[in-house]
Amino acid sequence: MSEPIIRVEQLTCAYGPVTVLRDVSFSVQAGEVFVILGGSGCGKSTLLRHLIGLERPAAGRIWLDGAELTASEGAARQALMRGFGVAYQSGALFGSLSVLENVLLPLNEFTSLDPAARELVARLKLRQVGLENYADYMPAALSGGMQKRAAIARALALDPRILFLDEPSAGLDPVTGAELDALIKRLAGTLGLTFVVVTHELASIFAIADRALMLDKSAQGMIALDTPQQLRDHPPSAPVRRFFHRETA
Ligand SMILES: Nc1ncnc2c1ncn2[C@@H]1O[C@H](COP(=O)(O)OP(=O)(O)OP(=O)(O)O)[C@@H](O)[C@H]1O
Repeated sequence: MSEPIIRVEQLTCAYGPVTVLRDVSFSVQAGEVFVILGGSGCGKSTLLRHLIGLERPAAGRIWLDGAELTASEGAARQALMRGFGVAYQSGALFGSLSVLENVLLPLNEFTSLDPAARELVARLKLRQVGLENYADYMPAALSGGMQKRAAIARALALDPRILFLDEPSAGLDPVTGAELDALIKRLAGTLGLTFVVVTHELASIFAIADRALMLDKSAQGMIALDTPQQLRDHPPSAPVRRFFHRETA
């Protein structure tokens, strides 16, 4: 198997004296759609924030695309962080900028392309998410699903190899959520992008995930890592079975 695009070794995440996750280790292969799931408060966002370098681990190491994030500082760390895209739960588009201007932001800030080339790239990204006809709209004029797609277009602006999505289908109706899942699958398939997606929507997990990592609050760490089908049909423990069969404890 080729060198993984993400490697996490014995990661421990804590806020001050409170440890949230202990001894988390896993790898993600390039082109995979990798889902992080688990109940409320188990540490999904915490793990995501560590993977994208917003938090420093209490212990353990993280490599992204061969470079060690946990050992990087300053300009090298910034460059590493620019190599991936992030779309947060809220979408976080700037409401006072048009959809096109939102996608242009990272291009304006981090590239030396001339303005015409930047606009070309931004319009291409909008096309990749099916929003080519909405470039001049203000975010508030878009539906929730379109706002999520615009946020993905912005996250794609600098041609990342990895895209991190935090609860992409939160707040969407099932049909719109399924459209977003289809977009994620299509981008992974056509662009060879690697996705790390935090979600607890079962339908979405089965629609998109090559593999799923399950975290658990009482275990303070990971309790399963496999394909969703395997986790459903052969759950390694009661919490995994409960999650995949929607049973109550
Ligand atoms: N900045 C912080 N400072 C202190 N504790 C925090 C901080 N962020 C999260 N926590 C705590 O860490 C634990 C894990 O939170 P986290 O948000 O990572 O869980 P989650 O699985 O993403 O939850 P949810 O599904 O509800 O969003 C929780 O007990 C939470 O209270």
